[in-house]
Amino acid sequence: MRFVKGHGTENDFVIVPDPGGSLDLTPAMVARLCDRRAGIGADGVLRVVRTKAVADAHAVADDAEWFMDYRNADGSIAEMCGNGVRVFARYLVDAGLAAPGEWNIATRAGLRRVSLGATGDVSVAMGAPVYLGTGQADVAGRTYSGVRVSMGNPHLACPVDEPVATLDLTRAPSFDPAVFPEGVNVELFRTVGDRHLEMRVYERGSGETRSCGTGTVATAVAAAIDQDTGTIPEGVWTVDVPGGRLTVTFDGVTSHLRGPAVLVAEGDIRSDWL
Ligand SMILES: N[C@@H](CCC[C@H](N)C(=O)O)C(=O)O
Repeated sequence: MRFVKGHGTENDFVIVPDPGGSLDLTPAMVARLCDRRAGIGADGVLRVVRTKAVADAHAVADDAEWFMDYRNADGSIAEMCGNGVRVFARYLVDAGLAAPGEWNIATRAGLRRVSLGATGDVSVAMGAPVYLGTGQADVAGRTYSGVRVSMGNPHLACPVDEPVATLDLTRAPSFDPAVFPEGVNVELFRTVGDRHLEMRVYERGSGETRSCGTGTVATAVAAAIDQDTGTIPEGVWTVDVPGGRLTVTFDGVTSHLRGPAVLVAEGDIRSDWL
């Protein structure tokens, strides 16, 4: 089985091309691939499959040729991955499966429109964030309050006063399962300048990662939103994460995420190992 390894601001992925949809990618296989000592190592897996080969995605086959089957490192399925979809797009162009330009990728959260050249940054229209009110989570013995946002997947973005590098994110957050029945990705962020944030994240299904695209947009939402009206003013936000820098733009209709997407290696996965 072929694979490509890539990352977006150090949120890293094993990319598995499966155009015909013949691969039965089990949770155990995903966890083995993502194992950083015994496997290739990654925050998640991106299976690259034609929409026509995916029963659930047939309906959108005219609008998107490719479906991003995203899995977290523990083998669980997530609806969306903002860095993943950017790396997925870079892979398609690099492999000659799509031309540079603007086109849709199908995800479990719906279509996402990417924009990219032959090299360089990748932008994606992430959809209108859904503001769900406030919420809380406990992380390493501290309670953090923040804003609940759906980016297709669930987030809780919490402002803090101290530099995020000083925070303890070694343990999984705990939260009220009645508020977050599907689990939640927890972002802790601090304002460091005018529309400029720094953020760390503990991802559902992957642990602390060095970046999270959906979490980056959710964080900018939490910083920008008027909580009384649910309005997100138009504007451009810079979000620094441990793995680099991402830009979020709100245009009054949707949100856009822009940043690097890099392919670093490719090879064969031994079938006798997997
Ligand atoms: N790193 C991703 C998000 C991946 C999914 C997330 N862990 C979840 O379970 O919702 C991103 O860049 O958005």
